Amino acid sequence: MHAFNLQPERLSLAERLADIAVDALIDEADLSPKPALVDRRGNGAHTDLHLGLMHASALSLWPAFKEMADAALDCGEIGLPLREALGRIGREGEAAMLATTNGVNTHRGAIWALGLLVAATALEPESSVASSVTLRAARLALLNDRYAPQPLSHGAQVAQRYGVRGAREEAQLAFPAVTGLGLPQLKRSRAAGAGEQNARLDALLAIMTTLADTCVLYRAGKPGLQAMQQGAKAVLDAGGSASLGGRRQLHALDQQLIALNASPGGAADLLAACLFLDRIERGDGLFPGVC
Ligand SMILES: CC(C)(COP(=O)(O)OP(=O)(O)OC[C@H]1O[C@@H](n2cnc3c(N)ncnc32)[C@H](O)[C@@H]1O)[C@@H](O)C(=O)NCCC(=O)NCCS
Ligand SMILES: Nc1ncnc2c1ncn2[C@@H]1O[C@H](COP(=O)(O)OP(=O)(O)OP(=O)(O)O)[C@@H](O)[C@H]1O
Repeated sequence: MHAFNLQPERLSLAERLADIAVDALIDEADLSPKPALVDRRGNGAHTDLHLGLMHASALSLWPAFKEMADAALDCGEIGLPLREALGRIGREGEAAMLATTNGVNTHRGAIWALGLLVAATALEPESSVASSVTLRAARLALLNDRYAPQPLSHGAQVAQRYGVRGAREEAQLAFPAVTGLGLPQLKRSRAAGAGEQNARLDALLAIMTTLADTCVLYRAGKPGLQAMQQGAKAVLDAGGSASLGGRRQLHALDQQLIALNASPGGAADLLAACLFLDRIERGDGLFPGVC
């Protein structure tokens, strides 16, 4: 699905990157049936989120993604000026999101991951292999934004309590859950003829098999995280989302995670990052005339 780019040849690079980032968020939200997450069927484990809100939130972030790409084009290199510009734009994007959602956190993790990836792509659009883009994103994430507030976020609280790596570290390590698990699974499932929606579900599940998702840890502790990781592995071991056995396991995982209130929001953000990188690697919508 393409949210905006009906006439891609008329759009600037920054506008096309913002389109692809918003598309990735909308595709992630629409993908169904995702375990315990907001999707076309319902609200999963959430009481304060719904699909319309996820769509409105995704659309509200378009100006921030465009501005991040423009900042990367203006700065032209990885360094503190760009890192601090991205931090400022990211905080403004978060404010726009919260104004749209009436204060509900719909996409905080996604602004972080996709913002870095949008900027990293804009810096060198011809170098679009996922491992190159994520490496540039990691170099940005490693720089310390002097103006970043240090709130005791949910992620920071559970990272302290359980000693796990969260969203910040995932980016600083060049998104291993995406490049090592999500993207390879997406390609494997496509090659096996799973169909696009099943391949995307399999990519999400591959990410869930190992991620220390701080959303899950905050809401459901270690038992929730264990249920998420083991349940995702069980779906893939049973043949993935395209198989009958895999679908049964996926249904069971959905029920189990909802019962535990364990919504894998971090994995969902990384699926959006995975869909973004997949489009960038294929050049789909990035260069005028290429699709
Ligand atoms: C870096 C962020 C995500 C800090 O996260 P923190 O660990 O403090 O936790 P917080 O609870 O705020 O958000 C975590 C979010 O990340 C996602 N997430 C959870 N676990 C993981 C994980 N293991 N890996 C990746 N993402 C995850 C979830 O969606 C969750 O909502 C962000 O809140 C932040 O500080 N942003 C600063 C703004 C900025 O610099 N923007 C520039 C963008 S380029
Ligand atoms: N389809 C989705 N369904 C639910 N969450 C998603 C989805 N896609 C991404 N997310 C991510 O999950 C996070 C929301 O999870 P959660 O509600 O646990 O966050 P929180 O900030 O800890 O808020 P709360 O105060 O509600 O506990 C968002 O940051 C968002 O990026």
